[in-house]
Amino acid sequence: MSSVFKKRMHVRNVFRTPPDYTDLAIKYPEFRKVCRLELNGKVYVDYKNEMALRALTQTLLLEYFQLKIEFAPGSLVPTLPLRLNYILWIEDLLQSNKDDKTKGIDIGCGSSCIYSLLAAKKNNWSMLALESNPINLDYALKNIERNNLQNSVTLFVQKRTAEIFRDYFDSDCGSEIYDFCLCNPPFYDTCANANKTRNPEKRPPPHNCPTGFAEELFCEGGEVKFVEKIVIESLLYAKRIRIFTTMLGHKSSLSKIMDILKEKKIQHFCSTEFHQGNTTRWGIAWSFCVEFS
Ligand SMILES: C[S@@+](CC[C@H](N)C(=O)[O-])C[C@H]1O[C@@H](n2cnc3c(N)ncnc32)[C@H](O)[C@@H]1O
Repeated sequence: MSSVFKKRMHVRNVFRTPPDYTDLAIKYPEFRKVCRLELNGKVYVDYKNEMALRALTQTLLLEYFQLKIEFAPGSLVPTLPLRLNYILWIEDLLQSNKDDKTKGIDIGCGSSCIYSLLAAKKNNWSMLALESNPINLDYALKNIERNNLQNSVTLFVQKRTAEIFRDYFDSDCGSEIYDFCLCNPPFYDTCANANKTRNPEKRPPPHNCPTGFAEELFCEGGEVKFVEKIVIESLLYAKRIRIFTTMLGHKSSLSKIMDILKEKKIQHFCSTEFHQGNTTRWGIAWSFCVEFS
């Protein structure tokens, strides 16, 4: 079995027990089409093949969460164990016994709308999904409807990409308090070389083929600038969202974001690592009302 499903995932991540590809290939004809049967009788999935990666994610979403998801052609194919690690970390941060439904905001939900749909289906959370790309919006809406989750996931068309919450809160007449926000920002700086591997000699190459279109992968200033916008707007909406979180694709971004938080005199923050095979991502959370243990 590939190391994509290796240990060190979140303790409650179901993928710590690797899925049986043979069983899945027997059960799902679409997945079977992208599998290869090795001479030793094992079923093999080529993670470097985008079609295979797409079919694998769709199959795992269906098998484990009964979610039917279509991705816009050429768009980011989310890896499920990593997305799940992030949701599980948010569960840990929330740790509340409040009676009313947990409410979250998904910044840049993508064509799959994966975080919002997972959160709604797995945890019965109510999600507001923000997205700016018209193709992703179209697919995200269909994915919400396809899974009959219109009562739990609301899609908001983000018209001004330079902004994060402002568009929504300006148009919102209510005073709803959200428990958290999450984000998988575009990692790369439009001006930098995206394919440049950091520490190429030390780091093993990623298992998966790179997927995603420009708007999903790049923005001006990369993830640090994107998350800086979230931090700045969090000062404005400190009372509307209890815990602000984001994922980071580069280790070097973590200290930069911590410096920004300190500069803005935000005292309560914490961070974590998400692991999936050779891929590591980082999570950072901050709050104006919650102290992290
Ligand atoms: C890296 S993709 C993440 C997609 C999905 N959440 C996932 O994890 O697979 C980032 C997404 O953010 C969207 N985006 C970029 N700027 C945005 C903004 N200001 N507000 C809302 N969405 C934005 C992009 O169109 C893209 O779909």
